[in-house]
Amino acid sequence: MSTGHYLRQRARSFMFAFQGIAAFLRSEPHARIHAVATVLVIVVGWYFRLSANQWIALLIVTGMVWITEMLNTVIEKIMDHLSPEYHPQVKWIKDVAAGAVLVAAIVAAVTGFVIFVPVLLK
Ligand SMILES: Nc1ncnc2c1ncn2[C@@H]1O[C@H](COP(=O)(O)OP(=O)(O)OP(=O)(O)O)[C@@H](O)[C@H]1O
Repeated sequence: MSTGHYLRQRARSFMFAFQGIAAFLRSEPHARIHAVATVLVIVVGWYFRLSANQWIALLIVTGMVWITEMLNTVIEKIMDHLSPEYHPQVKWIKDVAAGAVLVAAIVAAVTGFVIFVPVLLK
């Protein structure tokens, strides 16, 4: 495979991945809520001039929420496609996937609390 062909393939893969993010934002109301919350955190963090370490912590927990929410949505859609009928195993799969989002959301909320409460009380 030539270098040019390889680079075109990689660019196409990136484009599909961006299309995936756009599809997620378009179809899932949760995604738009995350987007608003993410913008809000960035604006407030910028206003209070957070330190590099504080930004790194916020970026990691925010990324975890986005990634778990996207994978949870993918799992829900796979299960709805493969097994639209009620099944206890599907319930287990969907509940555990939703639980992963909840873990990420709790970690993000606690991290936000630890960072922003002292900054707001200053
Ligand atoms: N086919 C199924 N078999 C068994 N339980 C199911 C099934 N589909 C959904 N459930 C139960 O309903 C819950 C909600 O499922 P659903 O797919 O509606 O997700 P959701 O969190 O409401 O997603 P969204 O809000 O994005 O629609 C699951 O966590 C599971 O407990």
